[in-house]
Amino acid sequence: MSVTRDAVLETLKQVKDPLGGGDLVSAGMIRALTVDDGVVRFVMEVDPKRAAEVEPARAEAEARLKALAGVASVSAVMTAHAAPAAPPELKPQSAKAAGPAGPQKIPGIDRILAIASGKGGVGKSTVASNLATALAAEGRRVGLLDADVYGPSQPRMLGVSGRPASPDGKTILPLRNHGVTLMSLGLMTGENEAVVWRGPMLMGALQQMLTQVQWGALDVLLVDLPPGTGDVQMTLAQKAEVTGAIIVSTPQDIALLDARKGIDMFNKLGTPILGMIENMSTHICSQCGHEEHVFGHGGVRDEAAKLGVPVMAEIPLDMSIRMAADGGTPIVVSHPQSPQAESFRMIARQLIADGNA
Ligand SMILES: Nc1ncnc2c1ncn2[C@@H]1O[C@H](COP(=O)(O)OP(=O)(O)OP(=O)(O)O)[C@@H](O)[C@H]1O
Repeated sequence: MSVTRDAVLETLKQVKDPLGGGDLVSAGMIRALTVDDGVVRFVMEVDPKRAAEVEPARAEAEARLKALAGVASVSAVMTAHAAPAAPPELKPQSAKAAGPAGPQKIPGIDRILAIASGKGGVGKSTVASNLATALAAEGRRVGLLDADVYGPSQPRMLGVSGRPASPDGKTILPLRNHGVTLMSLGLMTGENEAVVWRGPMLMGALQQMLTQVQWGALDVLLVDLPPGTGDVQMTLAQKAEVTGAIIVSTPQDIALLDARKGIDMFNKLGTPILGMIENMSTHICSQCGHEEHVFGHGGVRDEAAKLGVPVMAEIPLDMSIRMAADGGTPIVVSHPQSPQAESFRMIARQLIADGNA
């Protein structure tokens, strides 16, 4: 059994931050953590002037991780990084303070794709991280904005941690891994901090994420939306010019029913629906290869036909997809040649061919 990402983080939390009172994880020193089949990699970002003080902690972290069951190798590298200023706090803002009305083109960002689902847990975030890395593999400049306020999961799925820096106190530097520039509401609030977001606060926070994050020039920004039809979806469509929405659903009736509500909402907001992705389509047993339709089959295809939107892909329910996501390296990166990765790469190529990414 290979080690889990959570076990690695727990171990790193036992190592004291030599520059402050807390531990390496809460100090935000651990960056780009990936855990893949027992291979643990991360970098520690340290002010070069203080590197010597931090080295014993780096060595201790490496030694503790090597002693963990299921760890094959550990690579812990220190990188020079000038002491970051604290990023600006996300403060509640009134709708007025949140900027001008009407959808705006965000400078530097050519296209925005919303990844949505009617219901939680259908694999929307898994699809978003794999799609982002697949687009990056095709040479696109890709950003991923994790706006899932109820359960921001992209930092874990893309193997990034720590609080983003803000050298000037105004703009926020996003994080980057696997060729994807990432910003997440989760990175601004701390992993275990429960945040109750209310409408106006969300509008301000989302606006900040879109306009104050230094995304650089992007061909496409994917926005991983919270499930359902709420304030974030409305705000995004009202504030930014969204190229289109992709709806992720499982073949189950209930998930489909919820997806329908999502489609209705995007129609009302005037956001084009580019297509639906059926996730957890069939289950292929990792032992015997037997194929089973755990959540039914063909539901998404029938529904999409009724609604006149294309089905972009049917992604199987597959253990390797979950393990890759949990380890911080999406399957598109960890096993690029696998049929599972190919399903995501096919969607990426289609989006590019249609001029949508
Ligand atoms: N095709 C798949 N095969 C196997 N596991 C999957 C697949 N898609 C998603 N999962 C797993 O299902 C769980 C839920 O997925 P994910 O977090 O992407 O869902 P979500 O729709 O974004 O949920 P929420 O909106 O509640 O955050 C995760 O553990 C993920 O690894």
